[in-house]
Amino acid sequence: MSELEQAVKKFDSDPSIGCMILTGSNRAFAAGADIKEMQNKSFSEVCKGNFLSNWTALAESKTPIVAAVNGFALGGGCEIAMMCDIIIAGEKAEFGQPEIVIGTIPGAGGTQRLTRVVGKSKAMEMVLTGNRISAKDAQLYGLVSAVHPVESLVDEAIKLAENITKHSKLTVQLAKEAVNSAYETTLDQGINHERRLFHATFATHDRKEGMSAFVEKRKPNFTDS
Ligand SMILES: CCCCCCC[C@H](O)CC(=O)SCCNC(=O)CCNC(=O)[C@H](O)C(C)(C)COP(=O)([O-])OP(=O)([O-])OC[C@H]1O[C@@H](n2cnc3c(N)ncnc32)[C@H](O)[C@@H]1OP(=O)([O-])[O-]
Repeated sequence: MSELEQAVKKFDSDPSIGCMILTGSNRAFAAGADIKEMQNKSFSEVCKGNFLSNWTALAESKTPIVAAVNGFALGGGCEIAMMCDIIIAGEKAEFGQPEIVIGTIPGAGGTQRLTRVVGKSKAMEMVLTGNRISAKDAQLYGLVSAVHPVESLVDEAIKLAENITKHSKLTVQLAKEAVNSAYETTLDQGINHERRLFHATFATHDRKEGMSAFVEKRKPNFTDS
């Protein structure tokens, strides 16, 4: 997670990067925190050591991140996927929060992000039973946006990322911020924030360029400014 944090921060501050893709292997995206490492830790150790504090970089990235999930996304693995902006899954992917099975509970957003995405009943079922759900069901519940064959998943993620990066990076960041507001605010606050960000696009070159290109029937030349 420390390495992932460093990489995400580095890419997020690189103006030439418009989207990141996070993936694992065909067998597993991530099976969660290392149970063998946690087995003998005490409350005072994890509390004083501020355990999990380096798990926030993904969610704080201004650049969009697509999670391409093949295989298992369990516990911290499911939580990492949910820190990304879009999750697409391979047909054999499985999602779950199995912490209850090993005597603990999700500790990196599994009770919070999952509940906001799939609703209370399904989140409770997953968190209280530890049962896994398939990629197809994850799509049904809105956890993933698309399901693809295992072999083509990363290519599909790249296509999706290219679709995002053809737009103004600056505007994409504002759009991402606006969507994320929906998770943090009341509807009224979110609508006000969205409207202000919309107004802010009128201060950018790319908003003028995008509208001019449409009117002049040509492709826009965005400069991310
Ligand atoms: C750093 C702190 C961060 C804290 C984050 C906290 C937040 C989070 O909410 C808490 C967690 O994620 S709690 C975690 C929540 N996640 C879980 O509870 C998932 C636990 N894992 C499983 O349920 C099963 O292993 C799978 C279904 C992933 C694969 O089943 P399969 O295909 O039958 O294969 P297999 O034979 O079973 O495994 C192959 C080898 O991998 C090994 N290994 C696997 N996962 C491991 C792990 N997390 N750990 C360590 N090792 C793990 C396994 O022991 C075995 O090693 P061996 O030396 O060869 O014996």
